[in-house]
Amino acid sequence: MLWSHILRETTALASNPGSDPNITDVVYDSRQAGAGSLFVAMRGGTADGNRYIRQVRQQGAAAVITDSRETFAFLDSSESPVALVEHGRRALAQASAAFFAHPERQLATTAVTGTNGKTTTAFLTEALLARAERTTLLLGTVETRVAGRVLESKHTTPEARDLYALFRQAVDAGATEAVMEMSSHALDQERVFGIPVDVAIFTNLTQDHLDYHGTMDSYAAAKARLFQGVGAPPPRVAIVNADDAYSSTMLAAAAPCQTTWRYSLQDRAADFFATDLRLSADGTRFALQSPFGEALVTSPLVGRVNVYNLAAAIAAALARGLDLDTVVASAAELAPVPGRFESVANTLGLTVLVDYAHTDDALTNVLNLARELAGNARVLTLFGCGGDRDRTKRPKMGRAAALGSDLVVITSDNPRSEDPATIAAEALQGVREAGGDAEVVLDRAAAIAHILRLARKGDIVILAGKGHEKTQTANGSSLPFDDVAVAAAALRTLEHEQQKDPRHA
Ligand SMILES: CC(=O)N[C@H]1[C@@H](OP(=O)(O)OP(=O)(O)OC[C@H]2O[C@@H](n3ccc(=O)[nH]c3=O)[C@H](O)[C@@H]2O)O[C@H](CO)[C@@H](O)[C@@H]1O[C@H](C)C(=O)N[C@@H](C)C(=O)N[C@H](CCC(=O)O)C(=O)O
Ligand SMILES: Nc1ncnc2c1ncn2[C@@H]1O[C@H](COP(=O)(O)OP(=O)(O)OP(=O)(O)O)[C@@H](O)[C@H]1O
Ligand SMILES: N[C@H](CCC[C@H](N)C(=O)O)C(=O)O
Ligand SMILES: [Mg+2]
Repeated sequence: MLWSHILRETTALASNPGSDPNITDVVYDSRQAGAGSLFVAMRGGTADGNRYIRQVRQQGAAAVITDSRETFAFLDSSESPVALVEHGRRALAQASAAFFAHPERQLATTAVTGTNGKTTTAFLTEALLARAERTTLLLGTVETRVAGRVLESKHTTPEARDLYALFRQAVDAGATEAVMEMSSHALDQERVFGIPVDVAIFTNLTQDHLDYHGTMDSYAAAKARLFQGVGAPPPRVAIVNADDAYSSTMLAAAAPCQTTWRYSLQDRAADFFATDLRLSADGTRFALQSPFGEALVTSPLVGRVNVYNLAAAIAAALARGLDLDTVVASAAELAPVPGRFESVANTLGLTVLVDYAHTDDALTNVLNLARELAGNARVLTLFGCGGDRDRTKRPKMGRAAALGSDLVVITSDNPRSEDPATIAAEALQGVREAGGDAEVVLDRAAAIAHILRLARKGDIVILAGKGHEKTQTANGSSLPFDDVAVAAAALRTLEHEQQKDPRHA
């Protein structure tokens, strides 16, 4: 595609035309630039793409978009054309949309935002649509699925260039629907600029990511942008969890949407009202009142939070034109999401659950559920807190773990560039403030083996924080690590010991 074509669709403050090269790719990372690339140079929190312009030109880049006036003033445009823009990521989105020939116009997009439940709600919505024979694109934390083909996800919400590339692949594979998580980072940075959202869902807002957003109000404002539209018209349908304290903020932002649906487990007047909940270890049953009539929903997903996720996903599927009977029939067969309350089989009589709870609210919810299922047995919790992330959530997570458990082990969860012992100490402080105590075992595999050894028949062991993740990131490198696999191996060892010496039982 010609540079002039891309430039026409990009809001530029100024440009130095010169030649009109053929653009073979759009890139935002110098390491990806090759012959014919358009490099979008952006200033970031830790690096500045503008510092790599000389390098990408040596690599053969055909054109540059810069968000720096100084760079624009000094760049020699006889080498290749340059444009100056106000907002790097917005320009990246506009250029990518043009380069990939606007695949976003051919997909009806359902987007989910909120602190917890995005991945689950997106998975459920996609599964309901796929069961109704719709060809879909799924984008989110666990994985990316392009018309059934599974790809790895690096981010919950990718940069615009990667987003538009995936939209293009999906359209070419026959997809008509996209279901995606929109993280607060992505909404704030406008990674999703220009994506018209048809159906927008808000799950909830509790503390996370304050390292990035600073305050809960600015975190909420980032989420609310989903309902205003980011470089696109507002969504057609807004689906908002009415039981959440921030629902009024989201509903106010959703005022321009054509249809606004509230879902609730508490408010009979909500558009989608879930009532008569029957929650068990095998699944969930509830009655759902909806604008399309009443239905009895059954699902293998367990726990109250999944009633919220199911209600939101069902509402989204209905907004996308499915009928209530079909949706309810599909809900009964939905597969659980990897790493969300995922059970690890064993013959020791233990319930071992791997869960992605990595905020105090998610921990409280998962431990309440464990407590309900445990009866008179104990709840044992292992958790850690991510490094280079919101520090203030660490003692809160410690408090939630202490209040919800009979025994707590603190370990490492992606310490990244931080000292694992310092992170653990901050979490332990919260445990102690809540009147509890915890052992600290920094090596996560050793910690998992340790907590499983402490468990007795009937106990519930929650391994929280990493869920589906397949790596542990520390000291600048990511090594393979999988809670489910590590727990399974530790359980095999214990089973073996028990067979040899039944007194271990
Ligand atoms: C806080 C945040 O959003 N960070 C992301 C963001 O960083 P940034 O804007 O500060 O950019 P930067 O790293 O300073 O780099 C600036 C520019 O220089 C470029 N660069 C950089 C180095 C180089 O050698 N060459 C080069 O061209 C970069 O590609 C970028 O265009 O853009 C970078 C480029 O895409 C991302 O790698 C980086 O993700 C970091 C690793 C990250 O941890 N992000 C997390 C917090 C994140 O985005 N999470 C959300 C939500 C998670 C959830 O709750 O589900 C997500 O959507 O995944
Ligand atoms: N609706 C919900 N409300 C509160 N907690 C939830 C809800 N759904 C799931 N959870 C809890 O939060 C954890 C993360 O769920 P999920 O992965 O669906 O959320 P997410 O918003 O995608 O998270 P992330 O932003 O980290 O990707 C789950 O493992 C569970 O403990
Ligand atoms: N999307 C979240 C996931 C956190 C998962 C947890 N394992 C951690 O590393 O803190 C984040 O990047 O903050
Ligand atoms: Mg997610």
